[in-house]
Amino acid sequence: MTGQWRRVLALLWSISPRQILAVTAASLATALLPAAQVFLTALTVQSVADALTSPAAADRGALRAGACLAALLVAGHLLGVLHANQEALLRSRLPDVLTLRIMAKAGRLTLGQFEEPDTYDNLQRATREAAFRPLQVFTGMLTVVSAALSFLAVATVLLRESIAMAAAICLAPVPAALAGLWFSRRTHAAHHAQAEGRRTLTYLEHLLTNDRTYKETRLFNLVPLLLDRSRRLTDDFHATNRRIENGQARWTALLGLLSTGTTAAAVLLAVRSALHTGQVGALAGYVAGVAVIQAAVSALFTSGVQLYENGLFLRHLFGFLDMPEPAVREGTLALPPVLSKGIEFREVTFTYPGQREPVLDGVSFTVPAGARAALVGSNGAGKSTLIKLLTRFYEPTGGTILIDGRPLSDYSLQGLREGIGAIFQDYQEYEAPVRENIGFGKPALLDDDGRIREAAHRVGALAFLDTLPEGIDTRLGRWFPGGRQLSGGQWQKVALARALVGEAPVLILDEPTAAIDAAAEADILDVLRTVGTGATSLLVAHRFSAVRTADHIVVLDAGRVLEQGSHEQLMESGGRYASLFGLQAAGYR
Ligand SMILES: Nc1ncnc2c1ncn2[C@@H]1O[C@H](COP(=O)(O)OP(=O)(O)OP(=O)(O)O)[C@@H](O)[C@H]1O
Repeated sequence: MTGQWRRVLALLWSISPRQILAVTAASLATALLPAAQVFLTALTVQSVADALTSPAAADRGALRAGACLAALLVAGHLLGVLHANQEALLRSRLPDVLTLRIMAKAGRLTLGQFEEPDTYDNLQRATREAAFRPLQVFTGMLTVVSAALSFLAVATVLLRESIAMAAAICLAPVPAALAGLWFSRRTHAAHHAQAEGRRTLTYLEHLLTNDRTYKETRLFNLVPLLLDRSRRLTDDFHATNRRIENGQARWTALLGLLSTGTTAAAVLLAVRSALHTGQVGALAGYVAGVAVIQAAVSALFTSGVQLYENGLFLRHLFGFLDMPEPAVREGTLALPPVLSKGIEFREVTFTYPGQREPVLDGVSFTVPAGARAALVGSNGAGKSTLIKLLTRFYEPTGGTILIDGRPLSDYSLQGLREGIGAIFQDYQEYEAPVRENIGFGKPALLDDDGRIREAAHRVGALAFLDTLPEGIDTRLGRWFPGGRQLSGGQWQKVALARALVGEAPVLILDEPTAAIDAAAEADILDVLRTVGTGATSLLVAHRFSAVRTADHIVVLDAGRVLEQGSHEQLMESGGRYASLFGLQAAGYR
């Protein structure tokens, strides 16, 4: 636990040492004010009482004490403003800094980690906690230290009166504080148990609040169903939280009576003593002091409990930031501008983490340099998985993938990925200008209008992009004001331009023309045929119109290579390819 508190301090210190010092100094100085106030209250009241009986002697003293008390109030006010201001600055900055760290961490995780449900739980909890927990821990620490300081300072002023009573006042809140600790653990355990439900709720919320899910959810009348599921989840959360909160309130009320009863008794004793001695100043100081001590002790315990609870929750944030980042074995090579030998899959076997059955089993084939290979096979045959291995999002469990005769691990990850242009099945539609939608394929070209327009031209997108009000600087999508929405096929052309803009030596085209009209598809296939830069390409497609012109076709079935060769060779051999081709061709007749 203390390790987490240290990390919070280090984190805040890294954001702004000045603000941390200012908040700490203001807190500690404020903590010393009550002792001075108690002392001056006693002095002022006694001086006034003395002045009433013998005015000449005590008038000046009473005024001086009153002036000091007033100065103390002004100091308290100014320290309060300074404290609030510096804390507000920290509060506004901290969530952003943490969000950036969470984003940076997420950027270093592997695809495998992202495909684990636990990662989403951790990510969601971390994001939720980042906004406020660390600052609460810091202010909690300050409150504990300040309350202890206040308590000690006031106690030294008051202890003279009655040690036994001071001890009783201090110990009375302990039972309520212990109950608080117990309920903190229950709250934390309940939140932990709700993690999956909360994730489901986030997903349901996403389904109802997203333009991409609008059509299906409304057409299939899913709104009442999704709302009902969400309501049942939130009712469950609420019932659990209510049980805990009400239990805590009952115990706090009961055990809190101990401490308020003790304070009341202390005040009554002090009144009785003043009646005997006539020391009204001491009585005033005592009453003020008892109130301060009780507030300090209860702040000490309440903040201690909150500190403990926040510490439990902080584990989620630091747990996510500490997630292991599996080291990828990488070399130093970069892909050359044009391959000389090509790509070879040699006896590649792969099983997804946590699964038992391999999805690829001894896959071997070669794409010679500059050739266009096509992967075909039924849904789930393993085509996209092969691409995830080529891009090193996963590592094969057996066999090797070679580019230009060298295993992928001889290349640096960056060097390899910079050498691959790709359009994936689930390509992104960036809510950003056309320039970025295409330029993201090679960020170094973001300002190169010529290359961006050339890529758009090659995929037949330039004509419609030129009709946009600000040309390639027009924002696409509907999330931001002024954004232009494209049709599905237009978005796919833009994604294809993104794959081509870097003129990478390796080109991956996973269903690149699925949403594109027949005339445009023919044009694009022509472009892909004459990519011209000598790229070695791997095409995944279900439409044989796209496949038949490939130099080499690999037919996958349940993770194995069933047959391979050119279109003509495969048609001649009369195997699976020929029969599938026949089926599709029949559909057009
Ligand atoms: N992240 C994953 N974890 C576990 N299994 C997976 C994962 N991704 C895919 N699979 C499984 O691996 C197999 C191959 O999937 P893959 O996506 O490679 O097929 P595909 O040939 O590209 O299919 P499609 O033509 O439908 O795109 C399928 O059985 C699929 O269920």
